[in-house]
Amino acid sequence: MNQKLLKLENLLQLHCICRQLHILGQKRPLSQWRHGFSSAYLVGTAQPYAWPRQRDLLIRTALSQYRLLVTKKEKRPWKSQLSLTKSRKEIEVWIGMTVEELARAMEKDIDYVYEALLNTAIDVDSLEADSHLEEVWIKEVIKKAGMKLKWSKLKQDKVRENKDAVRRPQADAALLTPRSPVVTIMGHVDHGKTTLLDKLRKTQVAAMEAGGITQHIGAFLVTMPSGEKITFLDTPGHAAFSAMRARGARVTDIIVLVVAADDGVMKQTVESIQHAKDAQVPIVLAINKCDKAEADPEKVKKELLAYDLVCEDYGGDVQAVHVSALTGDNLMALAEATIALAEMLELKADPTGPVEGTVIESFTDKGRGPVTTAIIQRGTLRKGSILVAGRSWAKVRLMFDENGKTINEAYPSMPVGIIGWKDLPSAGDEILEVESESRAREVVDWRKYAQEQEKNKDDLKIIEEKRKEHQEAYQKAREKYGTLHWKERSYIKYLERKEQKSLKPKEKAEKDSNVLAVVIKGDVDGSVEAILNILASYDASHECELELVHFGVGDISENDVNLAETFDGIIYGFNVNASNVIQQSAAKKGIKVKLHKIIYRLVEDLQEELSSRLPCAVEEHPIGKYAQNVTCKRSCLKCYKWSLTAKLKWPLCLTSACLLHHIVLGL
Ligand SMILES: Nc1nc2c(ncn2[C@@H]2O[C@H](COP(=O)(O)OP(=O)(O)OP(=O)(O)O)[C@@H](O)[C@H]2O)c(=O)[nH]1
Repeated sequence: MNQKLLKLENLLQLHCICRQLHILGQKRPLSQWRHGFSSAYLVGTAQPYAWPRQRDLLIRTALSQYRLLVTKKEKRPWKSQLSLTKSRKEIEVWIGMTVEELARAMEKDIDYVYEALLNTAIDVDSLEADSHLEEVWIKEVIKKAGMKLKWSKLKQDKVRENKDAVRRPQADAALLTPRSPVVTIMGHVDHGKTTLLDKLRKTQVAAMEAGGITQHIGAFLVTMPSGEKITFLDTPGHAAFSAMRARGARVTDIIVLVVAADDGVMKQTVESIQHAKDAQVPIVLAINKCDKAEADPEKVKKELLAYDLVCEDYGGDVQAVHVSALTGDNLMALAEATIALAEMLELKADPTGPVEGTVIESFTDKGRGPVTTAIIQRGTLRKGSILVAGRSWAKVRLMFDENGKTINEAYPSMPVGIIGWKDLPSAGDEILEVESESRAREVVDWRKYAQEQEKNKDDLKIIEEKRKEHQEAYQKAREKYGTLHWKERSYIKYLERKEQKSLKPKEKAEKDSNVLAVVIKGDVDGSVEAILNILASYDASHECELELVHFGVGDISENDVNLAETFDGIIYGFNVNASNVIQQSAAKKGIKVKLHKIIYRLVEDLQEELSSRLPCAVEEHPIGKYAQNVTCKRSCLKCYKWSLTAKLKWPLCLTSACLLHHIVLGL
């Protein structure tokens, strides 16, 4: 126990002294040397008054390191420490809670959480108060605290009530009135969809005798001589249809499938059929390009049988119309067939109450701001209505039809351009009328929040996956080293490091000239392990390689000296002796034997050795007519030598300046 206390004391001293050295800047610590205690260092200029606060952290960190030195059989002080605070308190936790939130939920301070996560696979240094904790670490902290956990839903679910706006329940049958069909044109590339739409639109313009400029708003109405109307969505192709469906928008009542009579059923024809089937939307077949000599409409119908699309001629229920989009031949027959199907479908809607609709297209107009085209599906839209769509809302300022004509009302199935949006909604977004602007803001606010929550969930999923990956890698590493004694583990790690280095022969060759080989001997396993842990954290190998050629427990032996001689290394001993014979032998061979009784002194000594091997970096700043201030990475003594050899005019003056520089600035 005394020995353990001694080690603890040593570690604490090591922390304190290293800290003080850092604070006072009397010694330039090897910047790349990030041993196990580096997390306790302040970065930059340390303030002396920060010390008492940091001391707790240092002591805790030292304690955690100390725990590493305790043998497995002994009871870890950590457990007993926390078990003092044990209670079966139930803590409500949620996925993605932060360190601070967890601490608050446990009624502990943040350091308690950090402490509980020490010696786990999580990098405690990288954790901030607002860092989100993964499930496994939340469980770990709660477990170590001896508390019970209770998962709540997402934290915010408790505090934020769902304020979304939703569609109304199905309308009473008595309120329903017939409405015109909404039709999408689909088919294979080049089979004539655009030409067909253009022709239908022109027919409409001609029918209106307006001769005005038609406006592309994503949909247009065709009025039949009988007065029946059809709304065509004028973005052909299944891409737009799929996009709408992906957003859950059920806008289309009928699909007009265009198949070129000279080409027959092609890949996208089949895809269109599949889309129609998936959405359970009936089809009217437009066999196009029938004006062409090579047109073979019967062949098309036969081919379609293979896809369960049976035309009326073949005993099925699919109406097929032979058309020519180019000449406009039979287009009215196609429209009539569509109307007939719509009648069979008994399309009805409730034109009363708050509006429900779907955004078909949206764009920003330079003068008018965000503009959307919508198909109204329920209610009647009027100027001044308050709408929400996606994460935007509007007070309807202006409404217009596909001819750019201002309208005052829009009924179900009518395409309408809407102006007055605060932001641009997306095609497929559901439009809902709400009672007030404040309600619209509330809905939009909630949707933004809900989206953020979704994003957080997705992020957490990714984090969780990454965590699992790391955990697996960590477990593998543990399995690899787990059953090994620390000596074997250290040796394997050493070999691995060596192997890795040898992969880069060019770099290795460069480094060979700058290697510090060391033999480490300690009084007990624990002290050697502690030193090796510190050595393992050395990561300035690119400047000077640290090569551990041998380590072990016991006094310095002849074998150690021989090894050091072979590798041109230095022997470090902690709490061990080197007999006179050994010392003489080492001296004869020119081997340094450095014995220490305090670990931090040993580490410091090692740092100095490494520092002295670093390449010299010289900065020159003229400070007078003759004198120069010279700083270098090496010790002051080296600077002094350097300044002499540099044959500067005021070497002694320079040396003092340099020394002063080192002492004051800690360089
Ligand atoms: N002879 C003849 N040519 C037609 C007919 N319909 C379309 N075309 C021609 O076929 C070509 C393709 O027509 P589009 O309307 O662009 O075909 P689409 O299906 O919209 O093509 P994508 O937009 O690329 O999918 C054009 O050169 C049209 O002039 C038709 O009824 N008869």
